[in-house]
Amino acid sequence: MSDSKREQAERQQLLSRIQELQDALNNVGAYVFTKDINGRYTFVNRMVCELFNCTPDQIIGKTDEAFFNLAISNDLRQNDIHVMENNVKVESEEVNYIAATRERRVYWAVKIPLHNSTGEVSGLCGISTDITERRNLEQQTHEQKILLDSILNHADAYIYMKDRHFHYRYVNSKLAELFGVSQAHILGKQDADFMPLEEARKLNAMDRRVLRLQRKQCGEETITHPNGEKRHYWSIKVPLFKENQVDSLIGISTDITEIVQLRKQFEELANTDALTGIFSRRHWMERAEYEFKRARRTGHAIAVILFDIDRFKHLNDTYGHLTGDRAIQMLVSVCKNILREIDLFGRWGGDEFVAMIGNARFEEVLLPVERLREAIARTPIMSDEGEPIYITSSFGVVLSHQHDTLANLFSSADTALYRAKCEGRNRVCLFKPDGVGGGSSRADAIVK
Ligand SMILES: Nc1nc2c(ncn2[C@@H]2O[C@H](COP(=O)(O)OP(=O)(O)OP(=O)(O)O)[C@@H](O)[C@H]2O)c(=O)[nH]1
Repeated sequence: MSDSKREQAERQQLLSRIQELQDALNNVGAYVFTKDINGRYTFVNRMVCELFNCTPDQIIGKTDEAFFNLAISNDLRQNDIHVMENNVKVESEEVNYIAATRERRVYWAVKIPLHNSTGEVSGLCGISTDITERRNLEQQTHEQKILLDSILNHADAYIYMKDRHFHYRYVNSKLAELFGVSQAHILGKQDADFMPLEEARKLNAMDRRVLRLQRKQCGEETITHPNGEKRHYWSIKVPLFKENQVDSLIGISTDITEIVQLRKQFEELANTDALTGIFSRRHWMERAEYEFKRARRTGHAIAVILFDIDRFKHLNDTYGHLTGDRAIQMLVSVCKNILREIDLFGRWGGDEFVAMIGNARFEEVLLPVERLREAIARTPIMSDEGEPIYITSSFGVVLSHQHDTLANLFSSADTALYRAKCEGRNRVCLFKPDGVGGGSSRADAIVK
């Protein structure tokens, strides 16, 4: 082969090799370019052409000024100068603004110096990857996290996430404060790491229900804190699913201690009589119904005693209402001393009182009632002038029979009390129905 033919063949081979390399660079998925020492493009791959919307010929020989708005961001040129002046490789993020569209793009740029045959820097080669979308996404995620964190950390509730084994995956700052440690310190740990096992078990009971039933659970939770303080929380716990299985749960617990205490106070107020502190009529009835049903189940008899201060109106009219109040309080205190803890005792209203004695026997029931009557009669109260005053009271007693209802018992006790009043007051009258299981209104045994 002649020299010129060989040269031609070698040239052809070289050209096709360059073409292969160019094809490879066109498909590399990054912006690839070279520049001379003055920043003029000497090579650009297809992605650069597409970015500038130009042919390679329209780009080669021009500097970045033609394509980017360097007045807004000069990252690009500064990196180029740094590479060529210091003969070093630079890897950094660059923010560029496309001149034609004013679009802001972020790149990860790797730039290396190119050298001529004498080893001097003659330009640079750059490979830039567009990371604009990734950065935008990261920015968005970051902003959302800040938003979420500030909501969760400022919410007036304890918010947390636990895995299926009740290890904390997230806690808001309020919960970290409650445990007295940092948020990071709680992650991966369980309730038992911060409180006695028994308390942790109580908290985990609802967690377990969420896992077992695979649905939202709500309810009250009570924890005794290390300082001995008992606090109540209203908790909502929701399962989170992964591949159709509960993977974790999210909990929101609100401190309702003050509400629970108020509720208790209201209940106590509603259940007790303000003047004497004993059961109010409504609460007494609730308890009496329960006791009555229980007595029926067990087959035990109960006694209902209705009693009333004699001529109380006269006492009020003569000595004033405050003295009347003291009489009521004296009667209550005498009764509390004589009745047993288990006997239900309440104020029926005005100067009328009611007691229920469980497990009562006919021959025994009148004895404590008689003791009540006597004790009231011999305990003086003081008038405003310091003068001792004695009061008496009348009692209607009834013993339950198998077929009685609570309403019947009351009506019978009332009848017996009425009879005690009619017979002269200051006495105990026992209601006795005519015949076995009868419901006569005749009270025929009066004891004084
Ligand atoms: N001081 C005082 N008086 C009350 C209270 N509640 C009701 N009363 C009064 O109790 C009196 C009840 O009188 P009555 O039901 O007529 O009966 P009584 O005068 O006791 O006559 P008898 O029951 O027939 O012996 C009324 O004057 C009521 O105003 C209270 O909390 N304090």
